[in-house]
Order: sequence, then structure tokens, then C-alpha cells
Amino acid sequence: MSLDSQLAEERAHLAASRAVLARMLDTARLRVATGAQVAGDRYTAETLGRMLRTYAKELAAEPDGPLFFGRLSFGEGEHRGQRYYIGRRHVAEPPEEPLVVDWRAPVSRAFYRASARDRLGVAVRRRYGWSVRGELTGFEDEPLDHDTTSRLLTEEILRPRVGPMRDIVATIQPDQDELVRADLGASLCVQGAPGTGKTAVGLHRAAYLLYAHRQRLARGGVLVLGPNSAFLSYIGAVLPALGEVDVEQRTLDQLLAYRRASTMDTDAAAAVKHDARMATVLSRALYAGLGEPTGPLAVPDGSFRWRVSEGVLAGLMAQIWHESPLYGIGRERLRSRIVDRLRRQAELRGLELGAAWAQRIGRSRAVRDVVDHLWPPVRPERLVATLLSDPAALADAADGVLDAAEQAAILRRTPRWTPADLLLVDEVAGLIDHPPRYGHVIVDEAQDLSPMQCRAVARRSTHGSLTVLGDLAQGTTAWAATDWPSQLAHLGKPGTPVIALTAGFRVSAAVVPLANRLLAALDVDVPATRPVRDDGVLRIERVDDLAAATVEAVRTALRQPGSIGVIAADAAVAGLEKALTPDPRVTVLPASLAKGLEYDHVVVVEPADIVAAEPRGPHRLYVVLTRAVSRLDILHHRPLPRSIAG
Ligand SMILES: Nc1ncnc2c1ncn2[C@@H]1O[C@H](COP(=O)(O)OP(=O)(O)OP(=O)(O)O)[C@@H](O)[C@H]1O
Repeated sequence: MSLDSQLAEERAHLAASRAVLARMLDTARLRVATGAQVAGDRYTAETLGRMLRTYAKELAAEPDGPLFFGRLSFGEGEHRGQRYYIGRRHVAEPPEEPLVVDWRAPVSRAFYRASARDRLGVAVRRRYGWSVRGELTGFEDEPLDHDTTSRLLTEEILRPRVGPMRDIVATIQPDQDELVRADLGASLCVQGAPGTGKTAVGLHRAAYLLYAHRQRLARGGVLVLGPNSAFLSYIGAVLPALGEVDVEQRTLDQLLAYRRASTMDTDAAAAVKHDARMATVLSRALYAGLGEPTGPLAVPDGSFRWRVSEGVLAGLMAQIWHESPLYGIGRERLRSRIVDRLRRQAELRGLELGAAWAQRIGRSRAVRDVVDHLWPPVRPERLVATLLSDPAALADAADGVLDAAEQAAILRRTPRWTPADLLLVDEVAGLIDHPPRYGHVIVDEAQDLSPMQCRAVARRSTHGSLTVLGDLAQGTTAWAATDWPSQLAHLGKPGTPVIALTAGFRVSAAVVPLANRLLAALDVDVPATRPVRDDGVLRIERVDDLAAATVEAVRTALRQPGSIGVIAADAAVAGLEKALTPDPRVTVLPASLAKGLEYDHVVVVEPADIVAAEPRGPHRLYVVLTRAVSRLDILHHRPLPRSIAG
């Protein structure tokens, strides 16, 4: 068949798929309209309504876009003689065969994994090219009898970056696919240099897990944790584009927002509050509130009076303490065991007692008083506020755990809350009761989490699994992890396998040697990267007037397509913003917010200031230098930091 007629055939398949998708959308909309009336009760109606609305929204997301990006023709095996179009979602009118198969379906796996070495039954893999307007412009066949480099794949990887992050569903690489499709039951940790696709893998894994295990994840759901809101808006569109609109994407601070933090800790205070030893201090402070029996309990009940002796009360306390339940559960256990004792006495008198009696007695004044005395109710915020403002209470709880200087560092001078205080409140709340727990949590930039932050993640995923993404070389917090096994233990998943991604899709061969020089000075043990891109331009220039040189660099950058990021030490950002004319393609951002982001062209202003601004300045500079896709300008007036001076 000629190329033209093959293309015509492909366009006809596209038209047919679009027509079916339009009908699927109509049906879904109709169901949204009628679903509420059809469903029996209100709860079912609401759930059904939400499901249908989500489904309709998913379908409507891209009715005119590229409905498929690949095609598999099988020559052998279970799918012999079959052809499948692979796209972002199923397009099908059962009982007919699907016109497009979801990229997450089992059969699609071969699209990502088949190679000349292991063809998985595939005879030909076809990739499609699309115009920005959603027209099918061409295709490329990979016969799989020998290894070829796909032109469309290379073009996709080299494409200039504009706007927020996009999905990589058409070009997921075999090692990435293995992580995306890894089993839900097992946690995994991905160590990858900048631009190796950790974030992309994490997001596609979320979409995959929701497809493959929708029932199991229906209750807990999937949570994606990112380092800051700029990062979350950068990645925010990827999952909806993959049809997943219900994944929670948050920063850890947003997750712990019991109240607003209105002040910041000193470095010394933050170091103590983020240390794992604080968990011991808080637990001690909580349990220090338990009382001791001061006499027997007597409960009037009509003409009777039931009793529990002081010794029995002490025995119940000891027994529950030994069982070490969560604090709140311990309190309820004490109440119910006291009621059990009372019931036994009453039954010995021949009374027959039901649940209503137990409830009434459990709530009686006498029982309430004794439970409140022995196992008092605790408000986590109150407990933390007291601990941080009462030197004696702190000294009691921290005795032998924090030294005098550490205790002094965290004593409050104002009643205002810091972000780390809210973490402490969350820890106490977690000692009292379980927080809502997720089926799967994806933690990005996990190297930056403190032990106490890790604990906050761990208690939200006790029954679920984790995907931990990070790079030890990009750790910029004072408590950044220096190895994965201890970080994974803090996250509640010791022994999780650590897998390295090594192909770099962002940082080009022009920039990698510079980044690697800096990496060598960071004293971390991480695998080297292999740049996929051999294009890229690096320009380093010493200038007298940084602002004027930045304006000039941006003007030149604007002549090429793609996004432009100007990254400087936080203190220099306001000045640069003033010097530059606003342009939607240009973002001026502080070095402290650059993590996880990327721009087609990056202008780094005065690296020495970025290094000098914070204790882990060299790590911050490593993050900053690895944000550029196509071109990196480094402008400096002061001497370059020695580690990159060459
Ligand atoms: N298989 C792929 N095909 C095409 N592009 C890819 C692929 N994998 C990653 N990329 C692209 O490479 C860039 C870097 O990916 P990503 O941000 O996920 O890397 P990262 O490892 O999280 O980087 P960092 O550590 O710097 O945050 C993104 O633009 C992403 O879309």
C-alpha cells in the first residue's frame, strides 16, 4: 500500500474513533442528567453522579486531540494477527472491539517494552506524528527486527518546552515503564539525577495504579506530595490530561494545615523540631498526662451502686498501657473495660442488661470523671503550645533526649505558630488517632523531608504503599537525607528497593560536564547520568552590570521559541523583575523555588550569590544549573564558585 493510502487509512480510523468518542460523550452526559433519578438512595445517587460527571469530564477533555499515538501489529503470540491503536483512553462501543486501547491496558505494555532483543510478539510498532491543531501528519514504523532510533521519539524529547509539564505517555522508556507499572503492593524508591523523569514517572504511575486497581484505591485514593505550590501548578495538568481528575496533589504543609503558620523558626529551633527525637519528647508529654487512681469508682444506678476498686482500675490501666494502642483508642478501651466490670457485677445480681444500659453507664458522670482523670482527653494544639511555652513541662518530657541548649532553642517567645509547630501538632494528633490514610502516596523531592516530615507521610500510608522520588544530590534542607535506606525507614517502609534512573531527558550534553563538576564537590554517592540530548548551548559570561546583562540575555532568548527562566539568589529577584519588561514567556524566580521546574532557556544570575545565600548553597546551585533544556546562560560579576570554575 502506498504511503498516501496508508495515511488516508489512518485518518479514516481517526475519524471513526472521534465519532465513537463523541457518542460515548453523549451517552455519558445523558447518564449524568438521568443518573440521579435512576439511583435508589441519595448516597448512591451522589456517588454515581460524581462518577459519571468525572467520566464525562474525562471524555470531554480532548475530543479533537490526538486520540492515539501508537499502534502495535502482532506477528506472534496470544495477539497474533491483531492490531491495536494505543491512546490516552479507551475508545470503544461494546461489544465492538475497541478502536483505541488505553495505554495502561495490559496489551499496551508491549508498546513500551518490545525491543529487538525481546519483541514480545510485536511485528511492527508504529508511532504517529500530530500537528499542534490535532491533525494526523504522519507515522513511522519500527520493524523491531533490529534496533532503530525513532525520529518521532527523538523529536518529542528535543521539543522546546513551553508552559506547564506535559505527559510523556507516547514516549515512556522501558526502564521508566517498569517503574510506572510496578505492583501496587510494593513500595519503591527512585533515585535519579536531574531530568531523568522521576516526576514524570511518579505521575504516570499514579494514573496507571488508578486504572489497574481502581476498586482497591477507591477508598483511600492516591496522594501526590510536591515541594511547593509553584511545582504543583507546573505538574498540575498532567494527571487530568491522562483522565485522572481525582488525585490529590499537595505540599506537605498544605496537608498539615490545622491552622496557618504565621512566623518562622530560627535555624536552631527548626533543626530540633524536625529531628526524630521530637517524636519521643511528644509521646512522653502526651502520656505524662495519664493519671493514677485515687480511690474506688462508685456508680449509682437506680437503687444499686456498682463499684470498681482502686486496684482494679490500676490493673486496667497497666493492661491497656501494655497493649500500647493509640492514645485515643486507649481512652475508649479504658471506658469500655470499666463498663464491662460494672456489667459483670450487675449480672451477678441477676440483672439482664442491654447495649442501652452500657451506653448510659459509660456516659454517667462517675465513669466520665474517672476516665477523664486517668486518661484525659487531649487537644494536640494545646499540648504542643504548653510544651513549647512551659520550660518545666519541656524539661520533663525532654529529659535525657534534648540537651539544655536544644530545649532553650525551641522554647517559644511568641504564641505564634511556625510550620514545624504544625508538624508537631500532627505528630501528637497521630499518636491519638489515625489520620485519613491513602492507598498510595507519591512523594516527590523526598530527599528534602526531615525525619518528622517522613513520619507524617508514614502515618498516612500505613496500609498503603509509597513511590519515593528524589535525588540525594539535590537535597537543600538542613536535614536533607544523605542515604536512602534511613530515609525509607523514617517513611515507614524500611527495605524498600532503590532503583536508579540514569538517562537524562532535560540536561543536554553541553551542560552535563559542568553539572558533574559541581556534583563531584557535593560529596554524595549517586549514579552518573547519561544525557539523551546532544544539542544544547552553554554560555558563561563575566559582566559588569548584572541587570543590564540579564535584560540583554532575555532579549536574545526571546528570539527563539520556548519558555525562559531567570534564576537568581532570592534577594536579587525583586531588582531583576524591575529591570525586565514583563513577558508571558519569561519567569523570574528565586533559586529557592526552582526545584522540579524546567525552562527551555535558563539565565542564571550570579552563581556565587546563590551559593552564599544558604548553608547547602552548592546543592542549590546544582538544582539551578540543571533546569535548562536547550540553552543555559550563566552571568556573573563575582568570581564563579570554584566547583564550577573549571
Ligand atoms: N520518556 C520520556 N520521553 C520524553 N520526555 C521525557 C521522558 N522522560 C522524561 N521526559 C522529560 O524530561 C523532563 C524532565 O523530567 P522530570 O521533571 O520528570 O525529571 P526529574 O527527574 O523529576 O527532574 P528533577 O530531579 O530535576 O526534578 C520533562 O520535560 C519530562 O517531560
